[in-house]
Amino acid sequence: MTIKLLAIGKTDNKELQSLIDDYQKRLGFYIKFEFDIIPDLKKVKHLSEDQQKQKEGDLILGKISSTDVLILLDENGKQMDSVGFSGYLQKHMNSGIKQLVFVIGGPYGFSQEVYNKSQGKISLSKMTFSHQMIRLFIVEQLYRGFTILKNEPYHHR
Ligand SMILES: C[S@@+](CC[C@H](N)C(=O)[O-])C[C@H]1O[C@@H](n2cnc3c(N)ncnc32)[C@H](O)[C@@H]1O
Repeated sequence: MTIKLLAIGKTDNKELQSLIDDYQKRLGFYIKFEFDIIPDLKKVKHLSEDQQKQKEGDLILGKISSTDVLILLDENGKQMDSVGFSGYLQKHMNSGIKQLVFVIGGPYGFSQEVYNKSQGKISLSKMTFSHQMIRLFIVEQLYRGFTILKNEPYHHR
């Protein structure tokens, strides 16, 4: 199985990018991982929030193939602890799917079409994080999840 993380807009903050790169590299020891960034929309000032969500949603759905399992990162999604998340990853690997895609929404979240196409929603906290910060949190949790599955001494219960 491949894990893909899909997000909108490059990370301009070098420190944040370097932390993401570090976890992405570590994660690559356990699983084929791809971080795909959809370029920021141009001329967003002329768009309403709904129009922006709609356009971003079309771009997100354009990146999803029919065999992908699409999971949204969403503050109102299912919450679990890190051990639970490692089991969630294992369950997906056991199911024989080709690619598990986690998607981070834009500044206003997801369009209804994206919600309709998704197979699940997970929340990393009840709090709302920026669409930039959440990238680091999910790559760290993915890495942590695999260290738990491999019984490696990163996670302390
Ligand atoms: C600034 S938030 C958007 C908030 C917006 N109110 C909404 O309805 O989703 C940008 C993106 O970051 C991600 N995100 C932010 N906080 C999150 C959390 N606690 N758990 C999971 N994802 C989160 C989601 O993918 C969200 O679409």
